[in-house]
Formats: sequence, C-alpha cells, structure tokens
Amino acid sequence: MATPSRAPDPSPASAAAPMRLSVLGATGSVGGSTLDLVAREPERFHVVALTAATNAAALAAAARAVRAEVAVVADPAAYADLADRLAGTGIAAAAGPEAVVEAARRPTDMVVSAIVGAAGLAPSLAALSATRTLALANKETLVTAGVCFMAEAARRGVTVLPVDSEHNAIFQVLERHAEREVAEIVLTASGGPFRTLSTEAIAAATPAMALRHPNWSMGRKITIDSATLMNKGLELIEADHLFAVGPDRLSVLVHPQSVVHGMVRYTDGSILAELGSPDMRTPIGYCLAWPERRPTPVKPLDLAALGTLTFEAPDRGRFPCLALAEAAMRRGDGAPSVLNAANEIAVEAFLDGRIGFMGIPGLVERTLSWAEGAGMMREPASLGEALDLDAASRGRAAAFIG
Ligand SMILES: NC(=O)C1=CN([C@@H]2O[C@H](COP(=O)(O)OP(=O)(O)OC[C@H]3O[C@@H](n4cnc5c(N)ncnc54)[C@H](OP(=O)(O)O)[C@@H]3O)[C@@H](O)[C@H]2O)C=CC1
Ligand SMILES: CC(=O)[C@@H](O)[C@H](O)COP(=O)(O)O
Ligand SMILES: [Mn+2]
Repeated sequence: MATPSRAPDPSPASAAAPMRLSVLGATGSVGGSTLDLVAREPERFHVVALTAATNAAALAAAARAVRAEVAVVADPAAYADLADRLAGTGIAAAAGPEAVVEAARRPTDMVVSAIVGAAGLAPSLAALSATRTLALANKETLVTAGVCFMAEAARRGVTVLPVDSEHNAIFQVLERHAEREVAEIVLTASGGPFRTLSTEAIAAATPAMALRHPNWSMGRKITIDSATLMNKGLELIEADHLFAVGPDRLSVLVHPQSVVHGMVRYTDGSILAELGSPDMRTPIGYCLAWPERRPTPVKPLDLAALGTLTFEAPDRGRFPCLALAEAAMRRGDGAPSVLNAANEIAVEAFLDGRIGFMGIPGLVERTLSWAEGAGMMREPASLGEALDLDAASRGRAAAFIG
C-alpha cells in the first residue's frame, strides 16, 4: 500500500533543533492555518521560506511574524512592494515563478504545499529535492501529475503526508493496516451549498451563493469545487495516488455535517473513521507533529450537542462534475490532468460571470472530449509533459468559452 510508513528517525518536533519549515501558499486559507499553529509554538519551528502569488502585504506581515528567512511572490509586479515592506528586517525578498520554485528547493525538514491549482505542481515537485516530508494540501498536484509525482517522492525517499481533511483522516485510520485488509475507502462530502436544491435552482446559482460553503472556510477556488462536487472528484483521484487501492475501492458518501472526515471499511466488516470539528488546524497540526500527536487550539467536538450525524448517496445527475471526475480517474493517463485544467478555467469564468454554474461541467466535458479526440490523453511522464498538457487543455477550454 502506498501509505507512507513511519519515519525511522524521531520527528524534529521532539528533537532539540527546531523543525525547518517552508510554507508555499502562505497567504491562503491553509497557509494561514499553518502559520497560526506555527505562531503558537515559535520555538518548535525555524521558518525558511514563505510564498504567495501577489499579496505582498499579507506575505510580508506573515514573514515578519514568524521571522522567515525569505519571502517570495510569484508575481514580479509585486516585488517592489514586498521588498519595501521587508526593508531592514533581514528577511530576503524575491519574485517570479522561478523564485517560488527556488524557495521550495531550500533545505527543510518539512514543506507545506498549499498553493491553489496546478500552479502548485512545479513548486511541490521542487520541494521533493530538499525536504524529508511534504505536507501536501495542493490536491491539483496529484490530479495533474500524480504518477510522476509519487514516483519522484518514492525515488527521493520523501514522506508525503496528506493535509486534505479526508485524506488526512484516512491516513490516520489506515496506519498499521495492510492494503489487502481494506475493503473500501470512503471520502465524505458535505454536499456543498446546493445539496438540497433542484436542477433548475442549481443552474441559476450565482458566485455569491456558491461561495457560501456550509461548514468550511476556504479559498474561493476550492469553495466553488465543493459546490459542484468537483472537489470530491479531485479528491477521489488524489486518494487513488495516495492510497493505491484502485478506483473500485474508493467511494464518496455525502455527510452534510462534515464531522466524519473519512472512513475505511475493512474486510472484517469494521469501519474506522476519523471525526473532528471542521477546522483545518487538526489535519495540519497532525502533519506538523507526525509521527507524534500534539495539542491544537481546535475546539473539541461536542457530539452530544451535535446530536445527529446523517449520510446520503451523492446525486451525480444534479452534480455531473463528480461523474466526470470518476470517469477521468478510471480513464487514467492524461484525463485527470485535462479535467483539472478545464475545471480551473471554468471556475475562473464562473466567478467572473462569463459562464453559468452548469457551464462548469459543460466546459470540462467538452474539453475532455476534445483531448480524447486529439489523442492528447497520454500519461504525463515528466513535469514538462504535465505542464504542456495542462497548458494545451487550458488554452482549448478558454477558446471554448470564447
Ligand atoms: N482551504 C482549505 O481548507 C483546504 C484547501 N485544500 C487545498 O489546498 C490548496 C490551497 O487552498 P486554499 O488555502 O483554500 O487556497 P487560497 O486561495 O486561500 O490560497 C492560495 C494560496 O496560493 C497562492 N497562489 C495562488 N496562485 C499562485 C501562483 N500562481 N503561484 C504561487 N502562489 C499562488 C496564493 O497567494 P495570494 O494570496 O497572493 O493570491 C495563496 O497563498 C488547494 O489546492 C486546495 O484544494 C485542501 C483541503 C482544505
Ligand atoms: C476541508 C477540506 O478538506 C475540503 O476539501 C472539504 O472537504 C470541502 O468540503 P466538501 O466536502 O464540501 O467538498
Ligand atoms: Mn478535502
């Protein structure tokens, strides 16, 4: 089973030296939760690099708060602002996509990869060359180039710890068990803000409605993915690469409370699940402490106050993105990559008001058909091939929108 094994040496958290840590996507939702934990125990961490896309103000503030060695913005136009804000602090500033990759390559004990979208692929891959443990939130890395990414992690001996709440839950309940003992891995889905709406009402959904996730506070892209259920589809593909049980043993169960984050049904009939408050500081804290457990500031779950946990089957008719992602997972090769690229273009277009909510699955389906017809579906064997397929699919999806 591809579940990472326990590291043979003690965790840096329990050693005298602080853990050398970089956070890619430090100004985002996952990045912010990570730095919140870091700021609560500054003696445990030495922060090496923090990165962002354009938000120089937030990045500079974060870098100052945790005394990072270097802060990097992907957007060169944000450099002057960043450098200005860091003047006299001793914190180096840099800019450009290549500088983000270089920052990811700085030697560390752990890198938290929390850039959103396929933009996280090159930095995540670069991080494998100079860290021992990659805490991976950026699911698009695995969707876009899962085969070559996991092979590179194995070749480098880097432990990949899942940050995504469902995968982190499953990772926790899989420990100590062999692949042959697993009957089914179940990813729970909140169902998103449109879980109970009719097809007609869903088709009329606005960005503001779709951005209102019932349980989680997250970045805009993943929040739209949750509303279409594409997030769960991406997570199935992510799980396929992380846990290697094959698509037949991966399933989705709608659970509107988002308290059970993931489950494993074993061949003896037992189901083991991880439960917790919907707060990313639990899975992030788990990764930062692994293989130990340490307290986090997360509010303990009060099951008596909650009273009821409910479950239902997903509706692929009202939420076709889930079916599209499942088909792409089974099709394999480059299909997940094309799916992801088209979805990123579609989500952006939906948020900009250029397409409607159901235009998202429409565009993804059309781009997948185009890629199949054009013979583009080869499994990306390298970063270069993955980026080429991603770019070609984005270009075509954007052209379909017009
Ligand atoms: N939020 C959550 O609770 C969860 C998120 N995830 C996954 O984690 C990842 C991050 O999600 P989330 O934190 O919500 O996202 P956010 O949108 O909140 O944050 C994204 C981060 O990535 C940076 N970024 C965006 N584009 C680029 C780029 N082209 N190059 C470099 N950096 C870039 C942003 O910088 P800037 O601020 O400057 O724009 C920001 O730091 C996603 O893959 C998501 O699917 C998984 C599970 C839960
Ligand atoms: C917190 C997290 O891991 C998200 O991926 C979450 O799962 C999104 O909620 P949905 O279950 O609605 O997709
Ligand atoms: Mn998730």
